[in-house]
Amino acid sequence: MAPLVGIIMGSDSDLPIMKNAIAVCEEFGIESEVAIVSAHRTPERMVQYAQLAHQRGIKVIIAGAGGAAHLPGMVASLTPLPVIGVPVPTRNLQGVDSLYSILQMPAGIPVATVAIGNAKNAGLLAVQILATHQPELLEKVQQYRKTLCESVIAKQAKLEELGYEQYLQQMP
Ligand SMILES: Nc1c(C(=O)O)ncn1[C@@H]1O[C@H](COP(=O)(O)O)[C@@H](O)[C@H]1O
Repeated sequence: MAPLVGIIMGSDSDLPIMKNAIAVCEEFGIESEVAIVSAHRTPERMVQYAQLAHQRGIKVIIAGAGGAAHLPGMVASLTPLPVIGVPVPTRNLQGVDSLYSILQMPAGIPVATVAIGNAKNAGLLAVQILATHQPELLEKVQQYRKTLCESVIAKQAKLEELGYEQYLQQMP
């Protein structure tokens, strides 16, 4: 099946973070493609990727980059598809540089930016966008939310049972 989500990143060094977006797509049974595309290092490849993605059937692009993270914004400027930006954490500035680079887009060219390093939420947002037109997927999103809720309730029951000191000890 043709991929619906394009997951791109500025460097292979972003993969340890971006793998969480890939995992969410897999979990929800959504076909995704993964590519290293850099506005800085492979500018022509980036233009080509962004301009052709919608013609190849991609519906949402997730773009992760660190530091001077121009990739998500530049891709957004070249595609009619929704772009979700993932600010990748950095050594010197802890990813605040990535966050600001991705977040502060001028009016007209939005990038839906998730929290620093939170590629999981980028994956979930992509799934939810696709789910607006896929009732079965929408049902899976509802089920996922239910599981989240149940896990919090189970934690509460255990906290009450053990007390907070013992609870802390058994935490990973
Ligand atoms: N921010 C960008 C872009 C871009 O925005 O086009 N291309 C690469 N990078 C970022 O540079 C960081 C270091 O990359 P290397 O580890 O390859 O030196 C990565 O986080 C990448 O996303």
